[in-house]
This record gives sequence, structure tokens and C-alpha cells, in this order.
Amino acid sequence: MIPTDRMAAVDANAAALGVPRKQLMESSGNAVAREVRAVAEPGAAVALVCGRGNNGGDALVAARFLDEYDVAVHLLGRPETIRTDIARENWAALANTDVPTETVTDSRDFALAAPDADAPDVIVDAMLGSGIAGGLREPEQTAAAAINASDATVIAVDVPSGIDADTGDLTGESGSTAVEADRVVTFHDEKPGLGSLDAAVTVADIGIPAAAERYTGPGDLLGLGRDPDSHKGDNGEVLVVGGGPYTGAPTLAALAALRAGADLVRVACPESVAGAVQGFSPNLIVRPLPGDRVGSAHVERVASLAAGVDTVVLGPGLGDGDGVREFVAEFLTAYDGRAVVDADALRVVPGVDTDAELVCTPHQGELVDMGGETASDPDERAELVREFAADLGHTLLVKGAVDVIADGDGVRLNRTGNPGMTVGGTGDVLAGTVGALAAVTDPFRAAAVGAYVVGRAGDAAAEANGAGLVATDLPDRLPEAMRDE
Ligand SMILES: NC(=O)C1=CN([C@@H]2O[C@H](COP(=O)(O)OP(=O)(O)OC[C@H]3O[C@@H](n4cnc5c(N)ncnc54)[C@H](O)[C@@H]3O)[C@@H](O)[C@H]2O)[C@@H](O)CC1
Ligand SMILES: [K+]
Repeated sequence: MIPTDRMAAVDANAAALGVPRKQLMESSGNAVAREVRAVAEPGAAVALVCGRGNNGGDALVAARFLDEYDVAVHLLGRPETIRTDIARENWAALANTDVPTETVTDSRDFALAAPDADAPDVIVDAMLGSGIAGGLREPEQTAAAAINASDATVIAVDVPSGIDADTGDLTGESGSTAVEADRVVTFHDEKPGLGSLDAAVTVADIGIPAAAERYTGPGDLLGLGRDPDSHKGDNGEVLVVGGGPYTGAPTLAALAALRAGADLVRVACPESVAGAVQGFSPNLIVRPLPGDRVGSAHVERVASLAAGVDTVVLGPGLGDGDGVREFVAEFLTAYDGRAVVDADALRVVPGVDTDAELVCTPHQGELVDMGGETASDPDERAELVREFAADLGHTLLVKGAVDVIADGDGVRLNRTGNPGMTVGGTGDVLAGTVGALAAVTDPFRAAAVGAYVVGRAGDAAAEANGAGLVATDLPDRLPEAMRDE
């Protein structure tokens, strides 16, 4: 089962892997033609009713696979207004052939067959698919009514036009028109809303490589961009809790969170290091905690700071000195928001009873310290991480040459990044990045996207600096790494 937004991500990831959208459209069209052959003998009249997006494009391809039928293609709208290059190219390919095509610009002119021709035996509804917004407009609405009134077998491409593939509900107001399909041929995987329809659903394999789903890719970034109308605070506020023996770690995490899109980042750290943290960047807001180590005495203060933000990044540079574990345990017990837990704070997580939603970011060694298991076979390792995440009830991002991201439900792998990133501090950059992302999306996606973009930033830094990569190279490269292309 794959929801529409995830399908769009997987589609973009497939393109990045070298299987472009036009190739998928060819397979989709072929699958639509197979469905036609399953319901009608050669020679039957087939009307393909096409919209101007890629849903229509799928049927424009299908027309080329249906030579043995009496095919008629209806394009709803002018060819110049076809919305995608690949659909337009497939229209042009048809226009050069003998397939009868007709364009409908006025709903009053819409007819499924010419007055002297036979009514169609099969209608392919390729008006609208996953790109639909709102109820059917004209001429789609008139066309849908005509399709519903006909006696033909109706095959919907991807989803019946006027139906939301994620919910199975009408996209328009209650009582609005949608195509009533006998059959639906959908692509790659089932869609959540199709099961509730009174139609036979076929899922067609269109050659999307499994890696497009299994590995992170540029598609995972789709829809994460900032809303241009957003206000300060809408893109997330992050509190980094760290420092003591180390100053660089909380600073790197905080700078990364800012570069990954957070509006406001505060650092709560022992006052002994507050000046040094602040000295790194005037963009950071520092909240000093009395003393030179965090401890139980600071729980109340940190909890009140945490109450005002979207996510907490807990751990960078805390060390494992006296009182640190107690602080982490007491804070997490009381906290019920979202947090990224890294470094020395990790080992506390398995023993703590918390309502917080955590993303834990261990490397292999830290995973084992937490009680998790690892394996050399990547598939086995992924499954072990998924099981451990399910046991913990939290999201895990286990760092390695291939990162494993898992919660109880799913696993994603990330293979961006390079050996140069084993230098100190890159983990802090990752924790801060995931912290910023977890303020605007769910923990699993935040972890997957965080691993992907930090690896990408590291790859860009390695290209520029070769073996001399240092963690401070990474935050400034995050904005570029977060572009969805
Ligand atoms: N990964 C994918 O996303 C895949 C997509 N494929 C096909 O591509 C389709 C999605 O294509 P598109 O994203 O181009 O979208 P559609 O073809 O569903 O819609 C295209 C356009 O229709 C217009 N429109 C929106 N709402 C409307 C309404 N209520 N009334 C009238 N017009 C309206 C909009 O201008 C929109 O851009 C899928 O349903 C599927 O058929 C498949 O070929 C396989 C893979
Ligand atoms: K459709």
C-alpha cells in the first residue's frame, strides 16, 4: 500500500536511479492495454478519454498498444495545453499515426462516439489521477457523466477520475460526479483508497526498481520546502542540550539545525562553555546552565526551555561524567515532545519510561551499547534495527557506510556520504539536522531525509576538499543538499 505523496517520491527516486518518468509511462500504458485485452476481444470499440496530465499520458501510450482494436482517443482540452512534456510527446507520437484522435474544448461537444458510429465496448478513464484537486471541472464532469451513462466496461487508469486515491472519497463535494469504474489498473502498489471502491483493482508492475523505495533519494525531499508565506517560528524551533566536556558538538548540532531550516535554535549548555558556544556564531542563542556539567539540578530549567520548542536535540558533547545519565533519564521521563537523542545520552534510552517521540542516532557501537544487535549482511542488519526500533518504540537512525533508518513499521537505507565523514563532529551535524527536520515532518522521514542530506553535504565537501573534510564544512552545504533535484 502506497499513499500518493510517497508514490511521487518513489517516482522521483526512480528517475534519479536512471529510470525516468517517460519509461514508467510506457509501462503504465502497456499495462492499461493489457487490461483492455482482458475484457474485450480484438475488434471491439475502445474509447480512451484522456486528460492533459500524466494520467492522460498513460492512455495516450496505451492507444499505441491497441492496434487490433477500434480505438478512438478523446483529449479533453487543446493539445498545446497538455501539462507535461512526456504526455505532450506521447500525444505527438499518436498524431503521427493512424489512431483517430479528437480534442474536446467545449463540454457540449463531448460524445463518446460519433453519431453514426458504434457505442464503445470499453471506455478507458484517463482524465485525472493523482494530480486531481477538488471536484471535476468541465469538460471532465460532462465526460464523467457520459461514461457513467454508457453500457461499456469502464477501466480507470490509476484511480477513477473524481476519486481521491488515498481515501476513496470524492475529491469534490458530496454528491459531485466521479467516474464509476468497473476496473481500476493502478501502478506499482495498491493505493489506500481503492479497496473501498466497487471495482476490481489490478496492480501493475511498471518497472520501478525496489531500490527507489528502499533507499533514500531526492524524491524524499519533495514537499519539504519552506512555505514562502511562512512566518518566523513556522519552520521550527529547536533546543540543543549538550556541551560540558566538549563545546564543538552542541555548536555543530545547532548550526546544522539552522542551516537545515529551523527558524530559531537555542543551546542549553553548562555556563563553563556558554561563551565558547556563543563565540562560534552570533546566530545562536545560548541558555547557560550553572556549573560545568549538566545534572539533575538542571532538569526543571531544561524542561521549561523544551516546552517552548518543536524538538530537542539531546546529547551532543554532554560526555558521560557524574550526573549526566541521571539528568538525561529524569528529563526524558518528564518530557513528552519530540527529541533527537545522540552520543552519551543514547545508552539511557532503553531503560527510561517516556512519552516522548524519540529519534535515536547511534553508530554501530552505540547501538550495541543500547542493547541492539548488528550484522554484516545489510538486509539482516536492517531487519535487526527494525525489530529493535519496534522494541524501543522509537525511531532509530543507525549510522554506517549504509545508514539504516527504522521504526516499528518501516525501514529505509541511506547510502549518501563517504569515508571522509568518519571525522569527529559529523554525527553532531546529523543530530542537529534531524532535529530541525523533525520539527516539520514525522520522525521517520526526518531521520531518513537527515541522513540523506548530511551525506550529500559530505559528498559535496569531499569533492571540494578531498581527504581534508572537517565537520564544520557540512552545515553551510546543507541548503544546497536539501534541494529536491
Ligand atoms: N509515480 C507516479 O506518480 C506515476 C504516475 N503515473 C500517472 O500519472 C498520474 C498523475 O499525473 P499528474 O501528476 O500529471 O496528474 P493528473 O494527470 O492526475 O492531473 C493533471 C492536471 O489536471 C488538472 N486538474 C486538477 N484537478 C482537476 C479537476 N478537479 N478538474 C479538472 N482538471 C483538474 C491539473 O491542472 C493537473 O495538473 C497518475 O495518476 C498516473 O496515472 C503513472 O504513469 C505511474 C507512476
Ligand atoms: K483516471
